[in-house]
Amino acid sequence: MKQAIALENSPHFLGYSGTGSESTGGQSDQREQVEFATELDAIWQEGMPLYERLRGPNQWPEAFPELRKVVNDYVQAMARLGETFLGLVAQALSLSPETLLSFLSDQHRLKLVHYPASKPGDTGAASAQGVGPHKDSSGWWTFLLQASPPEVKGLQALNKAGQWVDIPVKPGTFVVNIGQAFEVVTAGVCKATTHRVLSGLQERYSVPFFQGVRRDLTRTEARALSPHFASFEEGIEPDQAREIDSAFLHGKYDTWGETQLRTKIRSHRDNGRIFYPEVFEDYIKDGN
Ligand SMILES: O=C(O)CCC(=O)C(=O)O
Ligand SMILES: [Fe+2]
Repeated sequence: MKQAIALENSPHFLGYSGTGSESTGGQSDQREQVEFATELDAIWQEGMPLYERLRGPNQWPEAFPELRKVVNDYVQAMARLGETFLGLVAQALSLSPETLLSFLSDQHRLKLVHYPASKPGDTGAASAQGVGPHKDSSGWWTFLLQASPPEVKGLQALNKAGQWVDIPVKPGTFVVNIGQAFEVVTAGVCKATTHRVLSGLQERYSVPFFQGVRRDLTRTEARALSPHFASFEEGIEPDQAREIDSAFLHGKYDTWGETQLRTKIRSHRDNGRIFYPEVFEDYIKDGN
């Protein structure tokens, strides 16, 4: 069933990927996941920007016909919740409620994630990495459901003092992360959340919803609100957070879409090799 919807089949990076197939910070992640997105058709043709190929249909497992409606309904509900939330965030930042909506994409992403239990005595750093330290790159904001019982820990965030703190599991709540693009748009006032997941002796499930950013958003457009944020204090973050791979923040690519494509290719190299040979080598070599 898992191989029938393998992510390697999809130029849109949608589908199942197995344990160890994804890497973060150059080290392989000990988790398996199915990635879904807002159900859209593929529109990319020769001559269009390559990043438009990120848009496309989901792969649905035949063995679970009920999943299609559940996932589509969940994505729609989260898209609405996310928009309401953005209105409140805008007001908290002295902006009109609709300001932040203009950055939104037609495509949001959702993952069903499973972290297998690590084996007792398995203490090496590599086996402990559920997912390595990162700032979310798929999202404007992330709404994460920790879907295992409260005693199953694993998610940690880096605080301003550079310490990793456990994020408690509170049933009926979402963990909300700020994504990389939001840090750019707020000119560093709202730092993207640096977080990671450690493997534990119990398996763990999570369901992150990544509210999407317009693929054609340029760096210039992303900086349009900088004058507004000049009167705010710059956010504080430890050196470890500043070193996180974040191509849009560090200024290499012109559009959010290209940055996203690069991140996806670096995380899922087989897909990069198969579907994006024209940029594969460049994106892999480009460390930061
Ligand atoms: O599993 C989690 O709690 C977090 C997952 C995560 O950070 C991600 O997939 O970006
Ligand atoms: Fe994340």
